[in-house]
Amino acid sequence: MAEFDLAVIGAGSAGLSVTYAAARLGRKVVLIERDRMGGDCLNVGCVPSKALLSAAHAARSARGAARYGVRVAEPEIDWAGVRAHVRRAIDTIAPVDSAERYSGLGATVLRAEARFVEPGTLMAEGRRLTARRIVVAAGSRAAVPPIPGLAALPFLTNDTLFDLAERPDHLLILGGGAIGLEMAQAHAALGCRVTVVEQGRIAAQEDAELADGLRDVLQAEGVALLENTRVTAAEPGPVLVLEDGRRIAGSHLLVATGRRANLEDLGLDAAGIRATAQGIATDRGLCSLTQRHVFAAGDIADPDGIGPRRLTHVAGYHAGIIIRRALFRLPARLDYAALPRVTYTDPELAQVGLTEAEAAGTGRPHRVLRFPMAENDRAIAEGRTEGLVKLVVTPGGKLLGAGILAPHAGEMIGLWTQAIGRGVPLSAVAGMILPYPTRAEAGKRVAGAFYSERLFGPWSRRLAGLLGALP
Ligand SMILES: Cc1cc2nc3c(=O)[nH]c(=O)nc-3n(C[C@H](O)[C@H](O)[C@H](O)COP(=O)(O)OP(=O)(O)OC[C@H]3O[C@@H](n4cnc5c(N)ncnc54)[C@H](O)[C@@H]3O)c2cc1C
Ligand SMILES: NC(=O)c1ccc[n+]([C@@H]2O[C@H](COP(=O)([O-])OP(=O)(O)OC[C@H]3O[C@@H](n4cnc5c(N)ncnc54)[C@H](O)[C@@H]3O)[C@@H](O)[C@H]2O)c1
Repeated sequence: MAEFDLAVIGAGSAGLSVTYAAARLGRKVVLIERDRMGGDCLNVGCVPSKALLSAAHAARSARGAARYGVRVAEPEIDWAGVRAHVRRAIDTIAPVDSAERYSGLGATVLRAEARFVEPGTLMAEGRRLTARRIVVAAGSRAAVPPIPGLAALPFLTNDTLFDLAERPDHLLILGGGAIGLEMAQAHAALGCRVTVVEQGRIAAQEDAELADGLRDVLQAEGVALLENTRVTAAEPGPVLVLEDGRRIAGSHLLVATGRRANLEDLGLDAAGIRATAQGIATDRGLCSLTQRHVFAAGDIADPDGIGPRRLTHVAGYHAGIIIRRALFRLPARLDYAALPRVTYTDPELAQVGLTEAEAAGTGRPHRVLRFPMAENDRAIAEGRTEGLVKLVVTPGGKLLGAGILAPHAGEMIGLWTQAIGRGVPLSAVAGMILPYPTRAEAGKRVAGAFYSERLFGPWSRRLAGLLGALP
């Protein structure tokens, strides 16, 4: 008989969530972590990056105060103080992810590397562990592109960026995705020169019109963005050599060109667990395609026909699916139709459902509705009118996607996530009473725009005229 009901490899967002539920349900669960409890999100991902951004936004607010008639001197950046704020944020959250907390819940927590030695059996801390079900939540790390000379350089990744003792003079960032853009704005606001080199366009997964707005903001803040630019070599300095022969020299180089699943040290072959280049191959219930007692969760999961979505809230969603399947034996399948994502620059870029380009790619008829933040009273009152709310709907008014570029867009996207996920009709959004003045009203107004042509059209005018003529 197996020693454990469940073994979980990796104490990041995915592994912790599965372990929490299993332990609370009284299952015998072992959690194995080889490095830091909390994984990437807490230690080298979401938390330090958002903490650094908050320091940056404080500096940006001070610089922008003059527009409100409030004059302050150019802010002085105390890099040690900024680092202390980042550290404090990690340390404050750390107890929630700690080994002590999970042991307290009844889980066995081992601080060791785990590897499969056969299906259903792991080796960790020199111990053989058997479990009826095993969840692989071993996460991902920065992918390093095969640029000649790069491997020999002392470049930064998200693993090392937040430990820098000194502020970089000129940060070169390879990759203009979520990490590249957030870290570009953060470092520029904290007084670094920043150059981003992106092989395609920035925020490539996001709506092009929203990305255009973000580009304008970043450039206005002094970030140099080189898009559609190929790097042919990297040299000590660091220097990036571009396809057209230009050489871009900086003081530090951050590689933010996507992620690679941590597959190598798991002994997957010994257990007959199939993996792709992207991660562990699973069905849409996150069950390994080749070993039905093994599940994959979080960044390392590569669900059939969908591919990885490497976000913390996805890791939590995966955990819920696995708990339902593995512990309650209920059917559960991934559905990403209402999966939101946010780039935490200021303004934030938030998206859920289809972008305009994705809707066009389906070949099905659709309409695009826009409401510029420049017409939103709260945005005007706050002097922050950049951005827009953009909806993609069917001709009949079914919501397919929503994108927002605005300060706090991440807080505004919840409404649209609910609307798409629960099939809330556009008319219900248009009919909501929202507090005035809020940015959320822009959403109600854009939904209302779909109906206003009909509401104020000739038929309604005739009807109003007829009713008005009644005694
Ligand atoms: C800079 C940055 C910013 C980000 N910001 C956001 C954000 O704002 N919002 C968002 O939703 N997402 C964000 N993400 C993505 C998010 O961090 C990840 O999607 C999330 O951390 C994935 O969780 P996970 O549990 O799958 O993996 P991880 O957090 O990577 O955890 C995996 C754990 O497994 C351990 N492990 C690996 N192999 C073994 C082994 N053989 N034995 C034992 N342990 C092992 C690792 O040490 C690690 O602790 C960000 C990522 C980065 C890099
Ligand atoms: N706010 C958030 O939710 C958030 C923030 C940061 C990271 N993350 C997650 O972390 C993961 C990694 O982020 P990321 O920014 O590294 O990846 P990404 O996939 O978002 O962007 C990588 C970018 O690098 C570019 N690139 C790749 N190779 C290149 C090369 N050789 N030269 C120039 N450009 C190149 C790509 O074209 C792409 O635009 C993502 O999955 C993301 O979801 C999320």
